[in-house]
Amino acid sequence: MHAPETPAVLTLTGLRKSFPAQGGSVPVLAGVSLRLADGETLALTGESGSGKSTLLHLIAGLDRADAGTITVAGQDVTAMSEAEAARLRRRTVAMIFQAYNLIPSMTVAENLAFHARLAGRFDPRWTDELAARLGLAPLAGRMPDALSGGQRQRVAIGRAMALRPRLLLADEPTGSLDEDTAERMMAALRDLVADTGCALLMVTHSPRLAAALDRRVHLSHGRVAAA
Ligand SMILES: Nc1ncnc2c1ncn2[C@@H]1O[C@H](COP(=O)(O)OP(=O)(O)OP(=O)(O)O)[C@@H](O)[C@H]1O
Repeated sequence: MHAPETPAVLTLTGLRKSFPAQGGSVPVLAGVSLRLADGETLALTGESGSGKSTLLHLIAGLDRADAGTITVAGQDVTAMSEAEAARLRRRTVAMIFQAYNLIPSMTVAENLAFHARLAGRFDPRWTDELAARLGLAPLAGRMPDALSGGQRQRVAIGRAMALRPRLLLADEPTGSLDEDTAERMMAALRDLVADTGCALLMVTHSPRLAAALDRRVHLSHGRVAAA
């Protein structure tokens, strides 16, 4: 459990976002407020189209909110320039997607190191440890198209954690995996975030995976409530 006085890595206040649609605009987020403590793990559930990915994109500074504030590690994301948001994604916030988004022309080892190198914080010992813990060492020389879905997702986790982020955003990271593979991947991910003190905000449709995290919130009609 995290005491209320634990510093927040993420604070959302009154977040609003609409998208243009035929005949006007459609509100997707209608006043989302949320606090995530340092090192806390939170599952975000919600119907398809409820705005979960939109919320993650706003937090990562990949899209702009219409109103409200987003504070990540004490920094106001809503006030950031593109360059500042890009710096935030290199230094503080990492992302994992359902579709893995590995670089197809690079080996597993190169993929693992890529973002950390770009961010100027590549640490070969840490990357080797990640590869070992994620069972990727024997696959280091393989190309992504020669990996299974579960193996690809483990590379994506390693690549994100190689940055030593304070906040990891995961958008249905187990969505394409069978249940056993998803559970194993989740166990590896939970161990890594616990050992590094990283907070995790994970979108999932799986009640089982959600139950394994510290806290659960549900997004519905543009607002989040405890689930
Ligand atoms: N760039 C965009 N332009 C217009 N509408 C968008 C855009 N991005 C998202 N939307 C709309 O916003 C709503 C929320 O989309 P979002 O992808 O955030 O939902 P989600 O909860 O992640 O859904 P899923 O579980 O299916 O991935 C949807 O109705 C979607 O069509």
